Amino acid sequence: MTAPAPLPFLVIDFDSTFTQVEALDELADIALRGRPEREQVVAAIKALTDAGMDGSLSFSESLKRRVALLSARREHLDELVRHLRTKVSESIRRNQRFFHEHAPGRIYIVSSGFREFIVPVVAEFGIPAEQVLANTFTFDEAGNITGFDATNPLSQDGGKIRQLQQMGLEGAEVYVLGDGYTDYQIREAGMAQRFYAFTENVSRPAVVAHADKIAPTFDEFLYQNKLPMTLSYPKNRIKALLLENIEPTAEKLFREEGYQVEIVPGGLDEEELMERIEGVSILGIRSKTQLTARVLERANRLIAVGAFCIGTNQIDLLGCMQRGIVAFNAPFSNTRSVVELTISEIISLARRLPVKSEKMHRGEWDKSAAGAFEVRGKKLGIVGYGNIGAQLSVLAENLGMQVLYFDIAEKLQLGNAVKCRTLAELLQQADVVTLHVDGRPENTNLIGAEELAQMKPGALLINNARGHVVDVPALAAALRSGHLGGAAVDVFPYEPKTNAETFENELRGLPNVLLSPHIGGSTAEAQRNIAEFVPERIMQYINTGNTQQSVNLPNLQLPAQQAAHRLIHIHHNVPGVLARINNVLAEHQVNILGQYLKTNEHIGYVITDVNREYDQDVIQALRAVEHTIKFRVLY
Ligand SMILES: NC(=O)C1=CN([C@@H]2O[C@H](COP(=O)(O)OP(=O)(O)OC[C@H]3O[C@@H](n4cnc5c(N)ncnc54)[C@H](O)[C@@H]3O)[C@@H](O)[C@H]2O)C=CC1
Ligand SMILES: O=C(O)CCC(=O)C(=O)O
Repeated sequence: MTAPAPLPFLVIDFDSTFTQVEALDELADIALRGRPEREQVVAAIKALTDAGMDGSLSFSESLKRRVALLSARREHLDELVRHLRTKVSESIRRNQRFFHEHAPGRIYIVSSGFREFIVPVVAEFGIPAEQVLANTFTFDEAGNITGFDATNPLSQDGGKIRQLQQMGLEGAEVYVLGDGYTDYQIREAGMAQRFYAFTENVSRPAVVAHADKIAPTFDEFLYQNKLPMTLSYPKNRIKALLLENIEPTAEKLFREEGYQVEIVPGGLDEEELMERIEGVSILGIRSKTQLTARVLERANRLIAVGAFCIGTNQIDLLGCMQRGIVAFNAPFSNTRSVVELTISEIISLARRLPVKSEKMHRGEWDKSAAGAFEVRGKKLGIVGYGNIGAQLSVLAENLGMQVLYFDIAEKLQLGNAVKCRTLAELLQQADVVTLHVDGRPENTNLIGAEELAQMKPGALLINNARGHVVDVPALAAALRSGHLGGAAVDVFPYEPKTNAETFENELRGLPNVLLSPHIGGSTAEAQRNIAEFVPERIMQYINTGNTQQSVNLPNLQLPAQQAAHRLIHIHHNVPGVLARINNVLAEHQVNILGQYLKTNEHIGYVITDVNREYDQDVIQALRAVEHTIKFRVLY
């Protein structure tokens, strides 16, 4: 590893910075367990903490009043320490190695908290007790906390400034990292060159406003200062753009991971997306947004695309692959929802419910059996026997239907379903034809005038696949002429971008036609499943390089992480690239601990785990390997 830039003296606050919580709040919570006044007292202590932190109450007054409310004893401190060890800020815990290597003589905790709990917590990070400058409690003989040593400068207003003066760091480069006003005051008093507002746990506007720099995580602090860090890139710099009303769980998961998230409720057209895509690392879309080659040209930071749905025809998958951008979808998360909708449509159309309902709304009572039939014993023709088609097959047989199917790929025949050798064979026999093919361009107008003419008179057609699969004017003509008995259509060649846009289509107003606004997968269950599934895949890819279930990169499942650096290399699949990568590593005496390669006809995806010690030159050399598409160091 190249020598890190010299580390300035680093002064770190403890409460809400080194740990996620305010220790005195937590101590009160522990000490008052089982007491009726617990909630009230803890709330009062929290309010006093905040007032002291944002500068609206003098610090000494805040501390005095808080300690007076505590009712804590010496033995509560042990429990507090155990608790605080679980509450160390995520990004600080992640960089524990940095602390161990750099703490001695360099990293100080300067806190208005108390040494009794700070020293044992930070010791695990290699920060020696003498580098912890904090208050101390006073106790009575029975072990009750009675107050604090009021002569300690840190118990007084402006205490951190005085403490810094006593440390004798004048003339040295000092950076302060904290979340409170008192941390900023060190910088204001000229005792430090920079104040970093640490906002991972709490962001106080009055403090952030004064900061020289914002550090949403400790990784960001290290990154900005070119210091060695556990991650290769701070997560807070990863921006996700989520379009088309993706269920909020996705936003929550990405935020919890530390990413920035931007939400757009509707879809974006090509021009709009071209304007928004710059700087975006993760793009989340559903079926409407087209991720085209033109958009990809502007996608300067894109790492991953999530199709929060099944279909991926809206994504230029090849273009993504050639740029080393991974794409994931949710292949099973809404399967059941589409199947249930389809079952409901088969029965509704068979009973001419759209016509009956429409008449009732107009006040017409038309009680008759004309044109209505049971689905039991009828032939259901499923075109596309994939996940949806196959599951529908099972449910339809349970309703007593005879299932026929046609698929261009060889498929496992479920139950008593009968395979048709051609589409025509299926169309000629089925009472109900339902489409569940994918949206590949070759499926455009799969069902046109000719195919409709092959269907039985009075037969029903359902399209819950993709709009372009059916020639809509031809379908409208077949319905108008009475050749078809009805249709249910959920997907259209052009779909409104938002709910505010009017829906225009030739099928509007035709009898026994059920129209739905692309809601096959729009159930609470499906959307929730998708919003968990896709972010998990994306985050796993970003964190480990795992491409399992990606729809465009070679699928590589990785063994458990080992103590190593992981290098991710995506390259054009031409002979000799792997050899060149390994030559670079050998030339720099880098030891390979594990290497995993998967290729497809276009690209190669190789993950190399190497031992920890390597030079930055290696990285430059690997980036320069001919035919490299993307290279990143994972950790
Ligand atoms: N309406 C909605 O809200 C939803 C629509 N969908 C659509 O449903 C499609 C199917 O979904 P899954 O079953 O999960 O996909 P899948 O990939 O498991 O199945 C698609 C099947 O269609 C077959 N196929 C493709 N072209 C064909 C052709 N011309 N003739 C016969 N078979 C053909 C494939 O071989 C495959 O077996 C998705 O690609 C998506 O476009 C999916 C979910 C929700
Ligand atoms: O819910 C959506 O936006 C799209 C559903 C769909 O068509 C799919 O999953 O492929």
